[in-house]
Amino acid sequence: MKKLDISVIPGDGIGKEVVPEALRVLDTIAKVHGGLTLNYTHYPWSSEYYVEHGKMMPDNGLDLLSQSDAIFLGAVGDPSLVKDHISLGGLLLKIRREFEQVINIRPAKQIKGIVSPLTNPRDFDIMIVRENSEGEYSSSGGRVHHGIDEIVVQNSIFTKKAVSRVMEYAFELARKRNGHLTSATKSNGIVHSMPFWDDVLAEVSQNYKDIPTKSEHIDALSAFFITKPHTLDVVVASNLFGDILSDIGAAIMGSIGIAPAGNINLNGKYPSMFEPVHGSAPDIYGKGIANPVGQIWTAKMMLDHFDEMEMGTVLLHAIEQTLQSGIKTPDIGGNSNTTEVTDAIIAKIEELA
Ligand SMILES: NC(=O)C1=CN([C@@H]2O[C@H](COP(=O)(O)OP(=O)(O)OC[C@H]3O[C@@H](n4cnc5c(N)ncnc54)[C@H](O)[C@@H]3O)[C@@H](O)[C@H]2O)C=CC1
Ligand SMILES: CC(=O)C(=O)O
Ligand SMILES: [K+]
Ligand SMILES: [Mn+2]
Repeated sequence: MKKLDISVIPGDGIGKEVVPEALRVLDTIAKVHGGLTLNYTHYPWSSEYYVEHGKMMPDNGLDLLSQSDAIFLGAVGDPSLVKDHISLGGLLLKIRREFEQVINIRPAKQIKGIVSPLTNPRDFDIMIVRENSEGEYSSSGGRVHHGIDEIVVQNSIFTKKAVSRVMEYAFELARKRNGHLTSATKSNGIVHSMPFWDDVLAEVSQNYKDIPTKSEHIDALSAFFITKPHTLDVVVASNLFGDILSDIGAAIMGSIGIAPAGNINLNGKYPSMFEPVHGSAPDIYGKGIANPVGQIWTAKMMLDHFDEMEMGTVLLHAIEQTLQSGIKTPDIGGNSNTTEVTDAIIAKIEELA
C-alpha cells in the first residue's frame, strides 16, 4: 500500500469551493486504485486567518507542511480583507520560496470538450516552465520618503544558479517530449538581467545541441501564443513572464478556470506544491459556479508527480468525457455548477477504471 500525506490549503475565495471537490475526486481515485492511501491534513490559512491572527500562517506553519509529501493548494488572496502583497507574500510565495520550489510547470494544451476562443487553434500543446524562486518577484527593494518625494526601488534578482537550473529543466523536458525550446526574453528593453538570461541560455544549450532552441522577446511571444500556439512546445520564462504567459495559455485553452500547475522542489528537501493557475476569483465566489477542472487537473499533476501516471490518465479522460458530454460551468459555456461537474467526473472515473 502506497501512502501519501497531503497538506491541504484551500486558501481564499473559490479555493474553498474547488479544493473540497478535487479531494472528492482524489478519494475516488484512491478507491478505484486499491493500493493508494491519501491522508489529508487541512490547514485553514487564508486572508480570514490573517484577520484573526495577524499572520497568514502560524510561526511553525512551514514545519507543519514540511512533514507532508505534497501540498495541495487552492488560491490565496482576498483584497477586501488583506492587501494582496501581504496575503500572497505571507503564504503562497513564502511556501514557493522557502521550500525551494524553484520550477513552476504549467501546461497549456487543447483538451477535448472545450472550445478555444481562437478561430483556428490547431492542436497546440505547450508546457510553460517558469522560474519560480526569484526574478521579478523578489522582496529586494523598498519605499522611502513620502508624498511627492517618495522613491521606490524594486529589484529583480537573477542568479546563475536559478537561471541555469530552470533552463536545464526545460531542455530536459523538451528532450523527453521530442520537442523544442523557446526562451522568453526582453533583452532589448531590460538591459542587464535579460542579456544575462540570454547568455545563460546560450551556455546551457551547449549541452543540448539536439534540441532546437530559439529566443523570442516577450511581447512578440505573447502574440504568438494567440496567432500560432501550435508552433510552440516547451517555453522557458522568468517568474513574471511565465506568470503572464500561463494566463494567456489558460485563456487560449478556453478558460483560466481549467489550467493546472505544479510548483516543483527539485532537491527533495521539501514537498512540492500543486495549485491551479487561477486565483480566488472574488467576482464569482459564493455562487457555486467556479470551474473545478483546474483544481482537478492539478490533482492529476500531483498524481503524475508520484508516478501514478495511470490514474492521472484516467482522471484526464474523465475530465474530457465529462466536458464533451456538455456538463460544464458557465465560464466555458455550460450551465452546470461546481458540484454537478465534479459528480460527473467522479461517475466517469468509476466507469473508466
Ligand atoms: N496562485 C494564486 O493563489 C493566485 C492568487 N491570485 C489572487 O486572486 C485574487 C483575484 O485575482 P484575479 O486577478 O481576479 O485573478 P483570478 O484568477 O482569481 O480571476 C480572473 C478571472 O477568471 C475567473 N476565474 C478564475 N478562476 C476561475 C474558475 N475556476 N472558474 C471560473 N472562472 C474563474 C474569475 O472569475 C475572474 O473573472 C487576487 O487576490 C489575486 O492576488 C491571483 C492569481 C493567482
Ligand atoms: C501569483 C500568481 O499570479 C501566480 O503565481 O500565478
Ligand atoms: K492558485
Ligand atoms: Mn498568475
